[in-house]
Amino acid sequence: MSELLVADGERPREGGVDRPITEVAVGVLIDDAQGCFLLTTRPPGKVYAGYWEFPGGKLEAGETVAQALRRELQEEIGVTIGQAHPWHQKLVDYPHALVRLHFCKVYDWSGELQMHEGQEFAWQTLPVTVEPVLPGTVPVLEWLAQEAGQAAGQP
Ligand SMILES: Nc1nc2c([nH]c(=O)n2[C@@H]2O[C@H](COP(=O)(O)OP(=O)(O)OP(=O)(O)O)[C@@H](O)[C@H]2O)c(=O)[nH]1
Repeated sequence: MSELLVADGERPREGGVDRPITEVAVGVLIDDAQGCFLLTTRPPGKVYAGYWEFPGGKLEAGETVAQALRRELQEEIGVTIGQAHPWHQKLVDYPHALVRLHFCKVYDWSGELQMHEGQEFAWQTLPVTVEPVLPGTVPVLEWLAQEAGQAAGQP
């Protein structure tokens, strides 16, 4: 099990101690040929607007993670994904919500990137050159770094 990440812990929590968990599907789009991955900014008007994250969004009633991810990426960045490979999960306690992030790796998609919500996008390698990065996104960069280290034969 992954441990809880408390984001901006000095700020009050909306909804008190018993707030429900919001399930979120998140896509790590990986271009293996170029050795890079896609980050996007949170759109204007949303919480943490302008922070860099991986594209995705909340599950709607009855949806699986893969279904939600497919819908969200069509809506937000205009691409149709192939298989979503479940990777890590992370529970994040934000001031605005308690979310469980379901990160999936995605290697296949069709269509050109179109930022439908006024986001910015950047294909990145490690270490990333964009900031600020959303708190719930930081662990993902660490997992990617660990995997890259393992692939390079480091302990
Ligand atoms: N999409 C996405 N959300 C993330 C990431 N990391 C992370 O902590 N989150 C959090 O997960 C939640 C996702 O909500 P969202 O606002 O993007 O989802 P949505 O598009 O369905 O929202 P909406 O209800 O405004 O349409 C937010 O609380 C966001 O802060 C990430 O890498 N990608």
